[in-house]
Amino acid sequence: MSDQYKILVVYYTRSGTTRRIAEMLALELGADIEPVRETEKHALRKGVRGYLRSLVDILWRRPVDVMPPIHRLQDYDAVVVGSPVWAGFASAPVETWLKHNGACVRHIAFFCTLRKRGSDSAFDQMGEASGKFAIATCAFDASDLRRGYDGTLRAKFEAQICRRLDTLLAMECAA
Ligand SMILES: Cc1cc2nc3c(=O)[nH]c(=O)nc-3n(C[C@H](O)[C@H](O)[C@H](O)COP(=O)(O)O)c2cc1C
Repeated sequence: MSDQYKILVVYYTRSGTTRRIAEMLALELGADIEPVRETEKHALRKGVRGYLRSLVDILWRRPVDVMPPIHRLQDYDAVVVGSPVWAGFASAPVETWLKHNGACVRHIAFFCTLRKRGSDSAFDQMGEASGKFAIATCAFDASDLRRGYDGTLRAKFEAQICRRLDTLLAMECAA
């Protein structure tokens, strides 16, 4: 879809939903993809204990350790970052990743997956953590996924990313 742009999709997932959306976006955008990797064992977030730990991490803003990106962020026109919503916030690993790497990203877009509520506050937090305004955002809730509406949402999100990149990169070339 976006052969003229170099795009990287970065995502964190605890239970697979955000990864599924990230993989479809990467395929449709012709983008590279990589997960946010925690340095501690991922299994620590599995099950009920993992759920509670995730909740406490985000509510108490406990520091989490994430590994540096595999891809060179400066090589991309845009990085699309995806997170599950945790208690109305983006997940702790994504918040940390954005704080560490936001400054290296040229243009950024955000998506989140959630059960029902909290996408707006999560996007605000992601913007704050990265220090960047998002060129596009998209929330995929459980009912969108159940009804099979996520394809339509993805198409709108991808079109918005490409439109904004058209404008921004043309302006940057002209400057
Ligand atoms: C700790 C925790 C807190 C959550 N808080 C919310 C919430 O505030 N609002 C919401 O709609 N969904 C919430 N959820 C549900 C997840 O956002 C949703 O299931 C998401 O799609 C999971 O993504 P994943 O499978 O990629 O981990 C929460 C899930 C977890 C684990």
